[in-house]
Amino acid sequence: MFEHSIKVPRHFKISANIVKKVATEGGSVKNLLYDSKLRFFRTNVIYALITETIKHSGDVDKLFEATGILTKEPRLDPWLAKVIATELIFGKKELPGRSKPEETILSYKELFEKVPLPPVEVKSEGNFLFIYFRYKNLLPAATMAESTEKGPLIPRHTQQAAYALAILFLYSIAMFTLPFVAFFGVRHILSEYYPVDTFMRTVWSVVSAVVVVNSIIFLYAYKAYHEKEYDEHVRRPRYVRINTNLLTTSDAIGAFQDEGYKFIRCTSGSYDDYLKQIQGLTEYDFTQDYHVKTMFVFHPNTKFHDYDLYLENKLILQDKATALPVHLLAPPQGSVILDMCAAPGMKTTQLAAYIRNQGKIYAVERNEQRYETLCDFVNKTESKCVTTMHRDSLDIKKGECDDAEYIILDPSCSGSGMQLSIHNYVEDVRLARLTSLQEKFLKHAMNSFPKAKKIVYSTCSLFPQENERVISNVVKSSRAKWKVLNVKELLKGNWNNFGSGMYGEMGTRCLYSKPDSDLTTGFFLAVLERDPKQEKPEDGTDKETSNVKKEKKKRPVEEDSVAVEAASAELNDEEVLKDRKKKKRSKEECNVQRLSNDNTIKNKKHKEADSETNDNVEENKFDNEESKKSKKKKKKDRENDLAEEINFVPDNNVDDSIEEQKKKKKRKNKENEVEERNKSKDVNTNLENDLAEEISFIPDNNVEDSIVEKKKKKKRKNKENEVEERNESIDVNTNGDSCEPVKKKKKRNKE
Ligand SMILES: C[S@@+](CC[C@H](N)C(=O)[O-])C[C@H]1O[C@@H](n2cnc3c(N)ncnc32)[C@H](O)[C@@H]1O
Repeated sequence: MFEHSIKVPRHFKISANIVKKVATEGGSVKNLLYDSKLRFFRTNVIYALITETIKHSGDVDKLFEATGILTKEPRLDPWLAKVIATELIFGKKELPGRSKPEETILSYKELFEKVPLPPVEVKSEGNFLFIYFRYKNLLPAATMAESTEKGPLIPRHTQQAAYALAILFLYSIAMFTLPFVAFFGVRHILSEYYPVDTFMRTVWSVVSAVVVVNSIIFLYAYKAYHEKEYDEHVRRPRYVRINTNLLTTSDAIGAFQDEGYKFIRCTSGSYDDYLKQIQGLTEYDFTQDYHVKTMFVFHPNTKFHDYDLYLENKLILQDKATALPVHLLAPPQGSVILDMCAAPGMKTTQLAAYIRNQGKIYAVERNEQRYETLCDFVNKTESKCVTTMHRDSLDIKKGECDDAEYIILDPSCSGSGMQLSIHNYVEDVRLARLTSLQEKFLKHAMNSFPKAKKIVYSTCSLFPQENERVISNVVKSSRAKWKVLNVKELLKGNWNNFGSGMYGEMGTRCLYSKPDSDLTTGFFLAVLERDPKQEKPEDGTDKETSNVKKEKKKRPVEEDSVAVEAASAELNDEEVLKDRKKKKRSKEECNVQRLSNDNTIKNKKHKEADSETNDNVEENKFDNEESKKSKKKKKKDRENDLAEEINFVPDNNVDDSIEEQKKKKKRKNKENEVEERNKSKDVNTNLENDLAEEISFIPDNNVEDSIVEKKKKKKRKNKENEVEERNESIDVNTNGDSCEPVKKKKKRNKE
């Protein structure tokens, strides 16, 4: 072979080598192909090319002889020439590249066409059995490979119809023969070997015939039931994303063309036109995705698992739908991004490629094993701007990822969109737990990152409960103001499936990607943007952010995480859960210990209070009653809050968890009260913060009413505390013992 500046397509070279081996050394094409240890990914295409070359070998020899090409072109490798000529004359009738051997063969095309050859055997498309076997891949690959420029030899729908008819035909033959065989067979056996009377003989014969009929019907129904899954599976194209940190898209296109693929442009029209076009892609074609320009689309049968570029992590096998969140998040280079549920890292690495490693990505994953996979994938793809964090995202505290501007939230979900069967079933309880956790995640994303301006929430579920409902519930009740962007507008009208209006207009602004119409896995996504109007009040201070800050100051994230744990328990990762449960238990034990200490202090107080004057006792009573009332009210508020958080959970188990959460909250309350009493300084500031915190929890609708009510409550509490504070401050000033019983202090004051 001589050297050429433009590379000969690899599939030609491999085919030529194998044809040469078969002709000179003998052996099976299949064995040679699989033994060759070459990492090509189009085995079926190469196999077809080889068998075609062998089949037409005699004709090609005649062409070469008649034109004298091999003597006129001494540098042309005869085996490669054979393969290329076969493709040009008997195959696709065109050549993909412009390498020297291809150019040479092309220059002989006219001469070849003048050479008389015996007529080519024509296969009838109408031949029923041919179509059947063709569809079932039972014909030799050479025959299978027949694909013209116009597309496959037999259109897909014709293949399917033929297959269905053939199956029906076979079943009907079985129905009309096998029951008779059963009937007469059984009758014969009984009359010959078992002496029973005529009636019983007839009964057994009929029964056996009926059993056979029913078995055939059952088999037919069973096959039809599984047919749908198979069908949906084969229709989805193969999507490949280019890791643009390691390979440019133009180099990728070049590499595909080198392999003999033909680039088809499908993106100039509407999205619907594109969808039609990609359904017609043959095994020889590829095209660019309509939306994600670093993604390419191939025929569903295309295999990449042995392909060099895939093994070098320059190509990532990723479904188109799962690439949409990054496409719609669209962070500019240099931005800071948080991926809250990162493993195995598809979106993380896509993000790194999207921003060309210019910026910072926090990739958080809770599960240890999956975290390792994430780290491995991040390293292999050279996603250098990624900082991996083995953490629970819900535990991320202030100061850790405060600079995050863009958030990808792709939490655990039922995965209903990934399953091919339409008979998806997820238990109500599991669904309720998932949605509860998904809401927690979204709330956390919206409220805990002061610089966050855009969030993309996504799931691979087709259940609205995990999708539109989560968005609508959380956005409506959010204390940070976010709006749901209209995905249809973002995609300039080029999309067809959206969320339902069942959960308000917000739902219709979200996107669904569906296997049957978008030719992807089932997927959902919503794009949220912080509403700048709600952000900057007239004085220029960032109201929302400051609310969040205040809230964070008062309420450590730890508290959140405890509440969340109840909801997130039962989800994956047993070990992590065990660990969390342990932590929870020790926290509770700690709380109990602190409470018991607190109680002894209280008991002490009561004992001392007994010895006080009547006035003081009365005052004390009043104080206690007031504080009891306010406690009751507080408790009720908290219960309401809690009920709101898990309001749709319809199950006994979940009721238990509500009880548990209530108890936990109660315990925490008591603890907080003790702490509050201990704080002698900054009481007013803290109260302000408390107020801000509580106000910020109130759902939008009743905000004003509840604020007034809460303010009143707080005023009452303020007065109550002021009395305490005054007494305490004297004490603190004198001996710093803030834990001294109030009554004792009051008494000393009077003195
Ligand atoms: C749907 S997968 C994410 C897929 C990923 N975004 C991708 O594109 O490759 C959800 C992941 O979130 C992780 N996860 C669940 N709860 C988490 C939590 N509280 N904090 C961090 N990661 C969590 C799960 O272990 C799982 O790996």
